[in-house]
Amino acid sequence: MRAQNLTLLTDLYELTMMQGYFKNPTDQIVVFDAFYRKNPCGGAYAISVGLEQVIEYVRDLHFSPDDIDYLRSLHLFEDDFLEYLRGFHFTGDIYAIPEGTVVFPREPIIKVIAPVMEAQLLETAILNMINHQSLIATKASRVVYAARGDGIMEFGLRRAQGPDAGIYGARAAMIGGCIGTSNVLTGQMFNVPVSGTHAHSWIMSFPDEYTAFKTYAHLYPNACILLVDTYDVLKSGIPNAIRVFKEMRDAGMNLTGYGIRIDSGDLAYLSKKAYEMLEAAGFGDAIISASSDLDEYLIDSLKVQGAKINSWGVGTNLITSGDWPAFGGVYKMAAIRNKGDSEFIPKIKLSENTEKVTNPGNKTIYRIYDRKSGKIRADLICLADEVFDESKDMILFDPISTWKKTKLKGGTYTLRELLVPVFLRGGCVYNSPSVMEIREICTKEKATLWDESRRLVNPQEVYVDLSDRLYQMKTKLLEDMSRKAMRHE
Ligand SMILES: Nc1ncnc2c1ncn2[C@@H]1O[C@H](COP(=O)(O)OP(=O)(O)OP(=O)(O)O)[C@@H](O)[C@H]1O
Ligand SMILES: O=P(O)(O)OC[C@H]1O[C@H](OP(=O)(O)OP(=O)(O)O)[C@H](O)[C@@H]1O
Ligand SMILES: O=C(O)c1cccnc1
Repeated sequence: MRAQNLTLLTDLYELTMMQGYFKNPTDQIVVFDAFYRKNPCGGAYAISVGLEQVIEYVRDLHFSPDDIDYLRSLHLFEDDFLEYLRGFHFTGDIYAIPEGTVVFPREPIIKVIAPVMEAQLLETAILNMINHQSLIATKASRVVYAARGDGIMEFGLRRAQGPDAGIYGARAAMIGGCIGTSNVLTGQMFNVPVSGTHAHSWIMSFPDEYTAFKTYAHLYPNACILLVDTYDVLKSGIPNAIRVFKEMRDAGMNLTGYGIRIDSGDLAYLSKKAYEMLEAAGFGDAIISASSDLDEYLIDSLKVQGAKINSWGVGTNLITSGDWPAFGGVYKMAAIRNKGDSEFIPKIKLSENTEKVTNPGNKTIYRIYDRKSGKIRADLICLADEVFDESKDMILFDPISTWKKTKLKGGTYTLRELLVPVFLRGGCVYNSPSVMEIREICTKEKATLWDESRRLVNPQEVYVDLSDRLYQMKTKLLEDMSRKAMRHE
């Protein structure tokens, strides 16, 4: 839990709009969807992460006397509105896809149903939290995939865009599949494993490399990973590391969790040679770790080159998602109802770009799994009150090229509703699992993707379809709008 109240972590326009609604009172309850449009890094999926931080934020939402004073000082807000803010808290409903779940474009990751002033205020903070962590978790998942079972250590704190990006980026990287982080504060806050090696400066501060290695090994005999590239990997680093490992072995020490780290040069060549030398000296089980501006493509290439690396330290490109700097999640109004009415009136946002036209209505999402393999067949976005029967045939169609249809035979698929209640009437009804539990969930989630959708380059997209009712509703709204537009021409 952070010490600072994040209520003012918002764009000014959310507050000016709130005052506008306050001055023109409405009874409207609105539905907002937070979703993204394009999978990061050219992949075919994303991992949804950040819900725990959203929950903490919503729970703690209140304007302190200092917040009110600050807002007054802007000379934008009137006394009656500021007075209203003093008693403000969230009273609505929030549904969300649990953290660690594999998600696809256009699916509401978070759905807020609340009085318009409340729902509007949440926009910026929700996007800020979900966008960042989902991006880094997705990147981590790709890096982990490339390493084919080897462990990935998250090393990025020093290169992250500030403290929060370091702390929550490491949290997200753990959920995405890293086995540990060098970030000690993340370790403390989220109870995740921390570990590390040592820097070049450690070697440089001693008269020679051997003495530096030996001193380190005495201090940390059970976590002794020696950095071998300060002077010359093959002529100095490896021979000195072997000398120290031999001394430890001769002293009767049981060598576990020991090995080397290579941080520069041709990692494929050097790791192969290093392995030969270690193996010849009886240290074939030593960890050979590598770091040096790595990302999923380099790790994949090094694997193809037969590099003898079995542990990877990844910093800059992971914590900043170097090749894909933003997740691009948005928060769009989908429906409105007046207090007391039971029916929502669907709302749509038009765009020249068909992909950007929003999906109207109060919706939910069903994941459709192949009953036998447990893999994802498709996702179905539908209206919240729709029910489906797994024993019946289901026809799915592509919402853009509607003639492309698939028939799922009853009994061959299973359904799971992805959105779960998180807040109901302002009260939190959801318990966030621990980060390591979410990591576990995420591992299982990734296994529900077909291999074709996990590969790094040109993966197969997963189908996200609209139910017939939702599709008809959307088409009717678009036609009505187009008729209105023609009348105005
Ligand atoms: N066999 C390899 N195949 C493809 N890329 C490699 C291979 N070995 C290393 N690399 C990558 O090439 C880049 C090497 O960068 P560069 O030559 O600038 O620095 P370096 O060798 O790490 O040395 P220094 O850290 O001293 O600058 C790194 O991103 C590294 O991960
Ligand atoms: O390359 P990245 O993926 O960003 O991984 C983190 C890097 O940070 C460290 O280098 P740095 O030069 O900061 O310090 P050092 O002296 O410990 O090598 C480490 O040795 C890695 O090279
Ligand atoms: O522990 C390490 O080896 C480490 C930590 C942070 C950055 N680079 C390396």
